[in-house]
This record gives sequence, C-alpha cells and structure tokens, in this order.
Amino acid sequence: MEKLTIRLALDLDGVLTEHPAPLAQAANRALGMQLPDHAFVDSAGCNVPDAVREWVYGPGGPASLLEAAPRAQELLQRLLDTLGAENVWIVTARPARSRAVAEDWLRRHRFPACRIEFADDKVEVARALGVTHAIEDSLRHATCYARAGITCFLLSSEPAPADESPLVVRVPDLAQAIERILSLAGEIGPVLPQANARWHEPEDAEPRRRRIVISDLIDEKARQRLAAEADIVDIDGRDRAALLKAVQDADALIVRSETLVTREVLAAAPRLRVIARAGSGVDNIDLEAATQAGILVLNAPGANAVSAGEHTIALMLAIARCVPEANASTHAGRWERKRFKPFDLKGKTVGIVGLGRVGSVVAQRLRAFEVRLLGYDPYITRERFAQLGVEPVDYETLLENVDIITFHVPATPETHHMLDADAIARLRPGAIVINCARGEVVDPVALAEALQRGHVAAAGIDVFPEEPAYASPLFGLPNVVLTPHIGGSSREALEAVGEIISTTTLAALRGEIVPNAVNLPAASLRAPELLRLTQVADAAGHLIAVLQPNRPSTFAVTVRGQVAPDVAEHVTAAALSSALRRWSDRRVTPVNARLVAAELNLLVSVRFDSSAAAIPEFSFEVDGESPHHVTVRWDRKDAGIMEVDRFSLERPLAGHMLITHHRDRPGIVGQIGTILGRYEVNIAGMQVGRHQRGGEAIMVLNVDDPIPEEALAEILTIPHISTAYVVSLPEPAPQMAGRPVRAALSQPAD
Ligand SMILES: NC(=O)C1=CN([C@@H]2O[C@H](COP(=O)(O)OP(=O)(O)OC[C@H]3O[C@@H](n4cnc5c(N)ncnc54)[C@H](O)[C@@H]3O)[C@@H](O)[C@H]2O)C=CC1
Ligand SMILES: O=C(O)C(=O)COP(=O)(O)O
Repeated sequence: MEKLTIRLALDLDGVLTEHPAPLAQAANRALGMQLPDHAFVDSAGCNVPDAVREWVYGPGGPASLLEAAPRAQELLQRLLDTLGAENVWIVTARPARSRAVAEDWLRRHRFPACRIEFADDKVEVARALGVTHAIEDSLRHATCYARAGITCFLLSSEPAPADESPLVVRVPDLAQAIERILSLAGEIGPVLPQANARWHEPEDAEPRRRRIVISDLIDEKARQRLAAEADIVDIDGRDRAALLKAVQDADALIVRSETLVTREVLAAAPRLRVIARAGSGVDNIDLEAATQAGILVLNAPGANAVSAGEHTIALMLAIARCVPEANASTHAGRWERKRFKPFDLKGKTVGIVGLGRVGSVVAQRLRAFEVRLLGYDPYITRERFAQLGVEPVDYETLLENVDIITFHVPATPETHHMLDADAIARLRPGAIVINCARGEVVDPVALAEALQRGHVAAAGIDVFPEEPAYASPLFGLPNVVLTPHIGGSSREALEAVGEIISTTTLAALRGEIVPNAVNLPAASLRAPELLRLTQVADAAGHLIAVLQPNRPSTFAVTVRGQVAPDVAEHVTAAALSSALRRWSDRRVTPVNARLVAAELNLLVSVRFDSSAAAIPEFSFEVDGESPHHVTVRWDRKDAGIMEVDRFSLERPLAGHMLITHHRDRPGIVGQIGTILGRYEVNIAGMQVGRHQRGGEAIMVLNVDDPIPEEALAEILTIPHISTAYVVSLPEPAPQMAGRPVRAALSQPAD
C-alpha cells in the first residue's frame, strides 16, 4: 500500500517551549541589551550576538527556566505514536554546545524521548534527514523550509500575505499544527477515517448558511433573492474597518465601484469564495490577488451599458443645449434667451474611444443624431466597426479630427491618462470631452487647465480618479457638467445587474459554473452539463490523489474526441484542484489550480487528440514510483470514471469503494468477501478488470458500510494483493441513477 511518510522537524523555542519573550527580557535585564520580545523566536535571524545566545541557552541560563508550551508533552507523544519515533526530530538553532541544557530541560518537563538536532542551517539538516514537514514559530525558518520544498506549519495568528509560499501553512497554535499533521497522516494512511471518506471534503462539520457581505446599494429584489439562501451582512464598503471585519467569515462579497477589494481585504477573508462586482468595471478589485487566493470574481458586463450609454448622451446634450446653466438662470428668474448659445449634434464628428458594450450603445444612439462617428479600439474587428457604423482610425487621427471625444475603455495601465496634456494638445480648439468610463483615463489637471484656457470648450464628467470625489481641479469650472458616478445607476440597470449578480453568486457558492466569471474561462457548454462533467472530473482528481498520495511532478491530461478548449480547461482545473487539495495544504479551487501547481513545480500538460474517440474522454495521468491513470468518459450528457490504471470498468465508479490491485488468482474475491463479512461490511456490488487471465487485475467493491482499518489491514495480508484503497466518489447524476453510463454511451452523441 502506498503511504505518505511524514518526517517531521519540530522547532524547540516557541513550539515546545512557551513563547521565548522571557529570554529577551532576561538578556535586557542582565546584560543591558535592548532586544525586542521576539528576538529569540529566531535569535540568529535577529542578529543576537553569539555571546548573548551562549549565555541565554547555556548552563543555568534563562532558557532553562522557560515553561513548556500548553500540552506540548502530550502532543509530542501523539506525534511519536502516529508518525513513528524514527520520523520525528526536534531541530533547533540553539548553539550545539547547549545540548545538555536542552536535553535536561526536556527531561525535567517530562517530554517523551525524541532525537534533537542542533543546526544553524536547519534546512541543510532537514534535507539530510529526509524531512517532509516542519513546525516553526519563525517566519524566516518557515520560509527557508518552504523554499526547500518542505511544508512548514507556522505558528502565527497573523494573516498570511497573499504572496506567501503555498508550503507555509499558518496555524494558531501547536495543537492545531499537530491536528493538521495527524489528519494528513490519517487521511493517507491505510484507511480513510469516516470523516475523510467523502469525495468532496466539506468545509464545515455542520453545513452552515452562507454569509454574503453586501458593501453598496444593490437592487432590492436581488437582495431578497440572496437573503433567501444566505445570511446578509450590510456594510458601507468605504469604511475599511467595517469591511475588514465583515469579510472575516464571509463566503461572498458583493461590491460596486466604491469598495476597494485589495490584498489586505482578501487576506482578512479566509472563507471568501466569490467576489461579485454588481456592475462592469473590476478595476477596484485586485484580480491577481483574488486569483492567487482561488477566489472567483464575477461581474455583470453589459447589464448597465444602456444606462451608461444614455448618460453619456445626456452629458453631450446637456453641454450642447446649455442645460445646466440655462436651468439655473431660469430658476433664478432671469430670462436669458440671448445668453445661451446651444448647438446641434447633427453634422459634428464624435470620436468614441473603446467600442465595447457601452461604446456600442453610444455609437448606436448617436447615429440617430446624424453625426460622423470615428472610433478607436484596437481589440475589436473591422466587421464590428462596420456593424456599428463607426470609421476605425488610430488614436492620433481620432484626437485631431473630432468635435466631441468620449471614453468607454476600462481602467488599465494602458488607458491610464490616455487623455493627458499631449493628447489634449492634439484636439481641435473648442473640442468637448466626455468621460463616463473611469477617472484614471483622463488627467484632470491637464483637462482643467485646457478648459480654463478655452482650448477644450466643455467637458462632461461622471467619474473621478478618487471616489467619492469631494475635491477636483474640475470643480467650479463653468464649462464642466459633473455627475457623481451615476452613469450605471438607472433603475433598470440596477435591476438587471442585481438579477445577474444575485443568481450567479448563489450558483457559484453552490459550486455551479457560471457564465460571467472574470478569472475563469467562459464556458461554451450549458451550465448543468458542465457541472456534471466537472463534478466527475473533480472525483477523478480526488481518486488519482488517493492512488498517488505523494505529490507527483507531472499531471498530464489527454483529451480525446471533439471537445471545446474551454470545456477541457474547466475539466482540467476541476480535476487538478481536487487532487491538489490532497497534495498540498493550500486552499485550492479551479480558479487558482494552475497557479498553485506552478508554484509547487507540478507540471500540468493538456494534450488534445481529436482524431481518437467518438465519445469524448479525459485521461488524467500522474508520474511517481508507480504511475497512475484515471479516465473519465463523457457522452455529452453524463460522465463517469470508466478506467483506472488502464483497467476498463463496466460501470462508472461511484459511492463507497474498496479498490485493490492484485494478481488474478482464484479465491481472492472470496477471501476479501469473508474478511468484510466478519467486520459486517455489506458488499453492494463488484467489478473486476484485468488484461489477461492470471495477470495484473483491479477489483472495485462497492460497500454500504465504512471499512474498518483492521479489515483493510487483513485484506492487505492476502497473498497477491499489492495495494488497497478506500475511496468515496459521488453517485451518478439523478437522471442517470441506476443506468450504466455504458448504455448511455451507446446512444449517438449530440
Ligand atoms: N459611469 C458608469 O457608471 C459606468 C462606467 N462603466 C465603465 O465604462 C467602461 C466600458 O465599460 P464596458 O463597455 O462595459 O466594457 P467593455 O469591456 O465591454 O468595453 C471596453 C472596450 O474598451 C476597449 N479597450 C480596451 N483597452 C483599450 C485601449 N487601450 N484603447 C482603446 N480601446 C480599448 C476594449 O477592446 C473594449 O471593446 C469601463 O471603464 C466601465 O467600468 C461601465 C458602466 C457604467
Ligand atoms: O459598472 C461599472 O463599471 C460602473 O462604473 C458602475 O459603477 P457603480 O456600480 O455604479 O458603482
């Protein structure tokens, strides 16, 4: 039976001892030092002079007066019992000459016997000992271990920075570090304990209602839809402290443009799985950090495009028709028919920068005004320009030839200050500038200056570099019409955005695949079909990690038959994330599966063989001492695991199973049945795969009851059985229950 051996290096100070602050305090008192309390968390790393270290750790020094950490003796004993005394070391950076003091301290505090290594360079020693895991209270040592490929549990209550190595796993105390290690050892031991024998580990022991934080005003119907399935926490996203507190136990966060979702926010949100942007622009969300953390980001592009487009036209017309000033003057009782000089849009040249959803709405509406339309958008096709009736031009040409310029681009490094002093200088005198996109696109200082000079005749601005905008160089200028980022706020837009965001947030929290993800590929398959396929791929990933508990160095996917690339990517991400959940301690989801794999040096490859199968198949293969292989077959309606380690199966794998690899010999099945019978495990079904009589074979037994550890140990003593695994996989989709996939597969494909 393949079994992951954990070889553990435990730090002494701060891990088995209490926090070593008393050491620094003693040195300060006795030697007149000014060491901070954490100096002896890593005294070498903190450059504590050697002479001080020798005194602190030497005979009669303050280290001999330290207390033990709570329950440290009992916890060490459990480690020794579970992992084996030959697999546990205390590895300390105390000076080697202090060995006698340390050993005496351990004895006096009734620690069980454990080997102890003294090393300035802990990693070098750990490598030589074949250490796989470590427990540390020093970030520097933890980082060094991680760099050497050793998973290190770091005792820390600080949140991890998002760029921390996936091999550094923060836990609050020693008990929890050891719990994680023991569960790791148990999970990959000979039998899966009941709680782990699930194909999809639940995040909670008890299913809990989801918690959704809403940080801005959203449509009321959307709110009610969310509240029907989850607990809602309303906050003002501009209040950082409230935001950081609210996200601590949030599953989803719904924001609009005013909430900045930074790395700091993500680091404070360990449970967060979905960030939904109730709108289009996601520039207020740190997408890179969200993706690294495996958090799905959704938005609702297009749902407010008419709103933003109409607002753009409103600003243009307000300027052309002098509406703001004429309104104020008439209200004030002045009848100034000669003062205002409105003009028609007809016959003017309007330049649209960015012809996406909003830009297109603007173009379509402006055509009715009989204007000439120039457009600059290097990312859309000539055909799209033609459809919209817009002449494609380069940016300079656009600037030099328009009466009105309007921006509809996202905020990116490329669009930052696209309209700066140089660009403004290219505009014809008297041009008008409209910005309903993002404040960052226009340099407000340069624009204000051009407006004051009259080079730019007027501007209509809905968005500001910093929002809420309580000050701006544009404030108070007579030829500027300002609105407080309400372009996308029409009733209809809020309703449409709300519907998309509420339904897809709930669907994503249920694990369904949604069409509006920003950091996962768009899916060309209907969501329910893709969900079933990715659930089975998830199960295949889980199975392959049960078969191969040590993280492999390659994860190769072969896609046979006609399969769209986005479907293959979803399947790969599902299988890989599920396997990585067992191969690493990182929080892995399909969103960050490839990133985590790359960080762990796991080479992921996807090969397409479209000539091969009429019925699509996805094969997952990992390397290792004995490479393993799992194949999912997909009839475009249902999917099932139909092959394990190149043995074909009659029925798809599902339910609680015992899988054995053995030599095909008479009597083996009977012997297993007898053992399971003795332990009162009921066998619900069986299938055997073999290549030739008497050769290598695989047997899958579906069982109704959990298999006790002792039963599996007995099964492993049966001659000719080489490996045995217990695994649980999801049942087939309800409509397929009881119907072998083979039958479904024989139907013609769609
Ligand atoms: N004022 C408001 O309330 C609203 C503002 N917006 C903002 O309007 C902008 C456009 O939104 P959508 O049309 O929904 O986005 P979109 O993604 O549909 O369209 C953006 C277009 O800009 C183009 N583009 C990107 N970089 C460019 C560059 N360097 N030069 C020229 N074109 C470039 C893209 O090819 C794309 O066609 C975004 O900044 C969005 O946040 C959107 C809705 C409401
Ligand atoms: O959808 C967008 O990109 C918008 O700019 C609208 O932002 P808001 O939701 O009104 O804060």
